[in-house]
Amino acid sequence: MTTAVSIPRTGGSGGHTAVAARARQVVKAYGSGETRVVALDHVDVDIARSQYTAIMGPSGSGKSTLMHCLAGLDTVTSGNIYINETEVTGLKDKKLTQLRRDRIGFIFQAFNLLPTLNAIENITLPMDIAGRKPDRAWLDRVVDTVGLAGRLKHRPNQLSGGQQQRVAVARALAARPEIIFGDEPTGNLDSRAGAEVLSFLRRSVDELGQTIVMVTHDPVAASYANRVLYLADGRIVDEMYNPTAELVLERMKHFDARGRVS
Ligand SMILES: Nc1ncnc2c1ncn2[C@@H]1O[C@H](COP(=O)(O)OP(=O)(O)OP(=O)(O)O)[C@@H](O)[C@H]1O
Repeated sequence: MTTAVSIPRTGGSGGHTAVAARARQVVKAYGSGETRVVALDHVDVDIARSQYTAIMGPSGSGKSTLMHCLAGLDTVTSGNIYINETEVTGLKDKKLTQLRRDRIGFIFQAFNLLPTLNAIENITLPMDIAGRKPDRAWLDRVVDTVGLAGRLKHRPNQLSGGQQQRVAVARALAARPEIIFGDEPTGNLDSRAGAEVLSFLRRSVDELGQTIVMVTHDPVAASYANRVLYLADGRIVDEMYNPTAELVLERMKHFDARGRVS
C-alpha cells in the first residue's frame, strides 16, 4: 500500500482548500486474467493548490494513467479521486464532461490546435464552446505573459513549434481552470522553446496562483516544479521538494541502481 505525504486541506488560499486534487487508494487495472496489468496500485496523493507538481518515473510506471485518472479522462478500477471537494469518481458522463470543460485545463504534447482558427481564436475556443465570455484583462495578461501579443492573428501553421505550444499553454490558462494537467508539455520542443514554455508555466504558478501537474521524463523540466513525485510499478515510491535538475538526475540514478528503472 502506498503512503504519500498529505498536505493540510485548509490553508490561507482564499476560501479554497490547500489541496487542489486528491487520489485515495486508487487502483487502475487494464485487462483481466493473465493479461491483467495493474497500472496504479493503491495510490494516495494530495496535489497542493498554487503549486507546480511533476510526476516522474520509468516508462510504464503509471505516470500518464495517474494523470488521466486525476483529470477525469480515465475511470478508476477502485478508489476515489477528488478535484477540490468534488468527487470525480462519482460523476456521471455529463457532469464529468462539464467538470473537465469548466474546471480543468489540459496541455498535451500534440498541441491540439485547430488549424483553421488563428491563435487568439484557439485560445478562447474552450470558453466559446462553454458559452463563457473571456475576461479581457485576464486574457491580455495571459497573452502578454506567454509573449504572443504580435502573433494572435496567425494560424498554427504560421507559428513555430514553441509558439504553437505557447498558444496551447495560453488556451489552458485563459479559462482560469482550477488545475492544469500536462503530459510532457515540452516533449516536442527544442531546449530553448521548451525552457520558454516551462518558465512561463512557472510564472503562471508564482504570479497567477495556477495549480499545475505535469508528467515528464526530463530532469530539467522537473526542476521547474515545487515537488516531484516518483512512480514505480504503479506506486508513489518517493518525492522531492524544491528539485534541481542535478538532484532529480541523482535520484533517477539511485532508482537505476535499485533496478527500478527499465
Ligand atoms: N489502454 C491500456 N490497455 C492495457 N494496458 C495499458 C493501457 N494503458 C496503459 N497500460 C499499461 O499500464 C501501465 C502504465 O502505463 P502508463 O502509460 O501510465 O505509463 P507511463 O509511466 O506514463 O509510461 P511512459 O513513460 O512510457 O509514457 C503500463 O504497463 C502500460 O502498458
